[in-house]
Amino acid sequence: MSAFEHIGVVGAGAWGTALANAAARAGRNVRLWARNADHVADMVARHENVRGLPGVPLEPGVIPVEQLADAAACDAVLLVVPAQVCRKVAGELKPLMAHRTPLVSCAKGIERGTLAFMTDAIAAAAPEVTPMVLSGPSFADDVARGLPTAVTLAGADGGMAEDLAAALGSSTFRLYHSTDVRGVEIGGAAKNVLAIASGIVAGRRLGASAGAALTARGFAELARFGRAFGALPDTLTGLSGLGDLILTTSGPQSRNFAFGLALGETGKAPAGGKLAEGAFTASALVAMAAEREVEMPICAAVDAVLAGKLSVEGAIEALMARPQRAEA
Ligand SMILES: NC(=O)C1=CN([C@@H]2O[C@H](COP(=O)(O)OP(=O)(O)OC[C@H]3O[C@@H](n4cnc5c(N)ncnc54)[C@H](OP(=O)(O)O)[C@@H]3O)[C@@H](O)[C@H]2O)C=CC1
Ligand SMILES: O=C(CO)COP(=O)(O)O
Repeated sequence: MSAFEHIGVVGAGAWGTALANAAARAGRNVRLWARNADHVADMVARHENVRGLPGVPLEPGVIPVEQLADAAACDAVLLVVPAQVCRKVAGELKPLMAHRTPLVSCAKGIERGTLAFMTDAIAAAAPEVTPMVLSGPSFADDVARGLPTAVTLAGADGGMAEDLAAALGSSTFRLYHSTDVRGVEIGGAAKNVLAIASGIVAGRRLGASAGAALTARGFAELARFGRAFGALPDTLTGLSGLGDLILTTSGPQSRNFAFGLALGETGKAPAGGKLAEGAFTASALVAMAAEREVEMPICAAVDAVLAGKLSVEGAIEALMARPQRAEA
């Protein structure tokens, strides 16, 4: 029997629902928590999360719960809320979770203001839990439907990460394990900002060549940033780095790409709509890069456009006019 029989999923949006289904398919008992009682009642009644991920039935092993304590009492907890509220929700979980229980960050972003990575925000808010990170190329809809997907689960305790990866894995959801927590969380945060840039390129009809150049030079930025923060090379070229960058820069199924597409077409950042984490993370990423003197011109351009300091045209011109340099 696995040490991780019961899995709590905190956050019943698209990704939380997909991960709940994946864990249930792996044979786990899953408690899926949503903050709104009506939302929970609706999921129970329909066996579907119409609000979070419409069109995909909940697996029978997924039990929607109203009390945060019911999810927090599980053997491992997946934290699947937007990056900017992870610290707050981890603080709410703190008194409800047993010591050393894994609390797995499934969000992709960096906290604005504090410039904290997600596992650091979790560790600060709930020092007794074991922070981990799950990331990789995985659209919620694909995972929820049981299409083949591979991601990475990283924890400082490699044995615990390996055991939890085994408990969550199935014939359609494959988890690699790692101890490079920082590297895995950097890939997910940076690729969202770069996906916005790719969407802008598509929205401005700049062509497939420009799109490929952006992905390659974007990866150079992601890898430079990762190296400056101690990420391992294999992580940067792995699922959570290059893998997720390829996925999210390839088309509008990515919400970050779709956000950039609308920005490129209209010159204005779309208001409301689906969560595009890169729009929140861009300024934090660029500030952290500046602190360590890491050059990230594409990410800086996205940040400047979002802040209204640069037009899309101005950003493209500035990127193309950068001094000639050796490729690195
Ligand atoms: N969707 C995807 O394909 C993937 C997403 N991710 C990452 O997962 C994270 C979540 O994304 P996703 O699930 O898609 O986003 P959604 O917008 O679909 O869902 C977010 C969920 O978080 C809940 N929530 C928001 N604020 C709070 C809060 N203060 N307290 C408690 N719950 C809250 C929302 O509740 P309510 O509905 O009540 O507003 C909602 O259920 C993001 O960081 C994203 O980058 C990672 C991989 C794939
Ligand atoms: O992270 C994701 C896929 O790995 C989802 O990307 P979006 O948030 O851009 O849709």
